Amino acid sequence: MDKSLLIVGVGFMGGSFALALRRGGFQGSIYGIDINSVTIDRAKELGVIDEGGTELSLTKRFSPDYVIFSSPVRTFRQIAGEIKGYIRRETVVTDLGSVKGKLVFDLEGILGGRFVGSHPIAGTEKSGVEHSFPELFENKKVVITPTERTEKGALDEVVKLWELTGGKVEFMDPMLHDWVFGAVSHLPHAVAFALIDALIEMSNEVDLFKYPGGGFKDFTRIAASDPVMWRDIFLENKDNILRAIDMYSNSLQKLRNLIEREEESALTEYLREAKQRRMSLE
Ligand SMILES: NC(=O)C1=CN([C@@H]2O[C@H](COP(=O)(O)OP(=O)(O)OC[C@H]3O[C@@H](n4cnc5c(N)ncnc54)[C@H](O)[C@@H]3O)[C@@H](O)[C@H]2O)C=CC1
Ligand SMILES: O=C(O)C(=O)Cc1ccc(O)cc1
Repeated sequence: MDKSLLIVGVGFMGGSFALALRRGGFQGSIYGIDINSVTIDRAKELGVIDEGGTELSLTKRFSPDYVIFSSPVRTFRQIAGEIKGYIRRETVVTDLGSVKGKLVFDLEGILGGRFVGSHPIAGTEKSGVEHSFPELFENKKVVITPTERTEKGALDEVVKLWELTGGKVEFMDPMLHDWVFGAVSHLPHAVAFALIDALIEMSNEVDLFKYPGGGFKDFTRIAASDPVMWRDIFLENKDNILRAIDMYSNSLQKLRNLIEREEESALTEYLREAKQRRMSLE
């Protein structure tokens, strides 16, 4: 019999996951639960889910083989605590959240070793199920964060699901994950939000937002991301983000000093090294 799947939080990511699985050949029923009933109606209209509702207690009726948490990360603990009583022993639970670390261990504490943390390194600044699309994970890294407690069978099932979406699975320690993505994903988002805040502060006399250049638009695209999602990420990965912000502030201060002291060659070297590092990404 085909296996069934329940998405909790049917937004951009949860919707894309459902569409990507269908595209990859997943045949079973796909259910959705979301706090917003309009979202559920839209997800059904768009063919993202087969059936859904707003109450977590529906989980019992859906009786899914897989549950995927795809709401903001700070909602996961409460959702896990509630659905625990509605799922079968063999149901495998995973998530799409941007933070792993302690959250993974807490969710394991609630759900046991059939919880497997995962984080697709794929996304955009858009939110909402209407923006979801099936190719989102194609050839994108998906970081899975097993622990000593993770059940081997559950891990294999989660890897298989991600492979159906077109994602490329890698494994990482949950704590290391939060330092790495705190630095390469959460910090840039913090900096983009802060840059916009600074320009609001500087716009007293002239509305600076009337003169956006290409660089400004490139740099700040991610500041259009969802505030609730990012509030949760910043708070859930607080220690790593604070450390990353401090190190970034040092780098900005170093740059400020070089400009203030007009240290031409050191300034060129600072910029040259940054340019080389950036170009090596391509
Ligand atoms: N947007 C992105 O580019 C990426 C997001 N993620 C992670 O994916 C998750 C979802 O993000 P998006 O889909 O972009 O956000 P979204 O805002 O499009 O969707 C989130 C959905 O969760 C629902 N929701 C909120 N609280 C809920 C609760 N307590 N119970 C049930 N539903 C609830 C909302 O109504 C909304 O429909 C987040 O944990 C985020 O960290 C991971 C990688 C990329
Ligand atoms: O919009 C972008 O470029 C992103 O960086 C999207 C994104 C946001 C959060 C994640 O955890 C992973 C990817």
